[in-house]
Amino acid sequence: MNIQNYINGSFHNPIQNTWLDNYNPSNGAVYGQIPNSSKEDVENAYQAAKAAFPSWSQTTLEERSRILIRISELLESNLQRFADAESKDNGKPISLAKAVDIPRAASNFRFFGNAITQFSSESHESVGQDAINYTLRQPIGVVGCISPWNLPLYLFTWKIAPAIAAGNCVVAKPSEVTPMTAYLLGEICNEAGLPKGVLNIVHGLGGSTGQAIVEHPDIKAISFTGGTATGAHIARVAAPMFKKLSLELGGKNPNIIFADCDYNKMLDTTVRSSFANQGQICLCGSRIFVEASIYDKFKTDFVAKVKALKVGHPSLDSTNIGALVSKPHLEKVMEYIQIAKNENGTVLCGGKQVTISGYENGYYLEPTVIEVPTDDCRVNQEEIFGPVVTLMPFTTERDVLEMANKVKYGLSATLWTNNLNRTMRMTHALQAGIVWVNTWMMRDLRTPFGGVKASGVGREGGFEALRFFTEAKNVCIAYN
Ligand SMILES: NC(=O)C1=CN([C@@H]2O[C@H](COP(=O)(O)OP(=O)(O)OC[C@H]3O[C@@H](n4cnc5c(N)ncnc54)[C@H](O)[C@@H]3O)[C@@H](O)[C@H]2O)C=CC1
Ligand SMILES: O=C(O)/C=C/C=C(\O)C(=O)O
Repeated sequence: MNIQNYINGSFHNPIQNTWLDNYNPSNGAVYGQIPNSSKEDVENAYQAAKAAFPSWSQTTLEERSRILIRISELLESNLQRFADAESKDNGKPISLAKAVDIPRAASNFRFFGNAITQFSSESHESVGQDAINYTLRQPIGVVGCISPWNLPLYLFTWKIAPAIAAGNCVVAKPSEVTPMTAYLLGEICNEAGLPKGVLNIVHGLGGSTGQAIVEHPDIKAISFTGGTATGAHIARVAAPMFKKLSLELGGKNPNIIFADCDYNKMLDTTVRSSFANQGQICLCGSRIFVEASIYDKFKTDFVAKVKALKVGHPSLDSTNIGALVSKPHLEKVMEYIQIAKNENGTVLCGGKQVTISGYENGYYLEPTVIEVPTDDCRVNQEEIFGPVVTLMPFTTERDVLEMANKVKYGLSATLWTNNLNRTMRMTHALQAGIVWVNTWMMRDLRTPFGGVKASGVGREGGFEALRFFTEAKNVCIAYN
């Protein structure tokens, strides 16, 4: 199936008529083509957004809210269609797309449709100076949203929904690896009555289409989720133009397990935090540190549970681990398994590509657990972003904290303990934007979401996102 750009409320081929192949990771076959959009396509999208802005930015909050909630409802009523499309494009189990990705995309629209009606700004009375200050929160204008392939519609809408709720118009680009559900979203937006030009979706490669969005002098803010190297590049391009930037980048998140935790809950959740979505979530706990007194027991129990995970075709209900997103990505992850071996890591389970009868060219990999001799090896320091976790024992709180923080990333951390004082000490000291205690990936969309260090700058979520997508203007009125 071929897809098109969504510009000014209608669907268009790319101006230069150049196309990219779109692959189905479950069987390695090309199943359609997507626009390889040029600067001119991005310019057209920008012009449509610019033309829509005066009216959209003046549309009442109630009307914006109504349209966003309508989009949410339409996503819900098209759940199966969107879940099937997401799974085919990305390789993830349909069951996961149906339970997580598409419901969350719908929640993003519903959440920001409601949030915008509650968003308010501050006022400050300058007592003794006969003056009052109030702060306007005005939409920025045309903004750019660029999203990755791991949670395609989930993350695409996590940016678009607050951007348009706040009164901006958007030029958005999904990953060229997983463009399908973003394409389908265009139809839903029209059906929901989103005015033409408020959302424009251009497809294409990061280095050309994405770069054209970032370089555009009049696209005033960029919200990006993806790899740290790409984020650094975007920051270099955008900084001289003083664009507002929100960068949600990679992670190498510690999962720290103390002996006093609720063991069974920890074990089940750790399987999930390691391998959900084939380990392709920036929040996955890819470095597992276990207190020495329960290390051997954990190792045995964890490996047994991981071995029981079923790698299979994404359409089967029995599948726990679907296909990785692309051949290059599979190769990258497998290279890391080789690096681990070279670094004297022990592969406790997994490590091999899986061939599924009838889908021999699909990108399947066994969930892999590697026991590492030291925390500073490459597999423990670099983001792999696949179904691979490392395992190491620790003896003291101080040691594990040092290892947890000794990576360039700082996105999330998970802590398993029932000791309140330790929880307080550790949560304060962990270098991360998000810390989960005795849980993982429990999301409340009102909370600030983002990382420190090489995991990015800025926060998404709740009013943080609405603040990002607005400019604060203070007005000071003197009276007497
Ligand atoms: N959520 C996350 O934290 C993600 C992390 N990654 C990490 O990054 C690694 C590389 O994956 P990629 O697919 O290459 O991610 P990427 O960072 O290149 O892609 C993310 C998005 O950025 C766009 N993009 C790429 N170059 C751009 C540029 N110069 N200007 C504007 N937009 C650009 C892409 O087209 C895509 O839409 C992965 O192996 C993984 O380690 C990848 C995807 C998501
Ligand atoms: O739940 C969220 O808001 C985000 C989840 C995951 C990512 O941002 C990611 O994997 O990049």
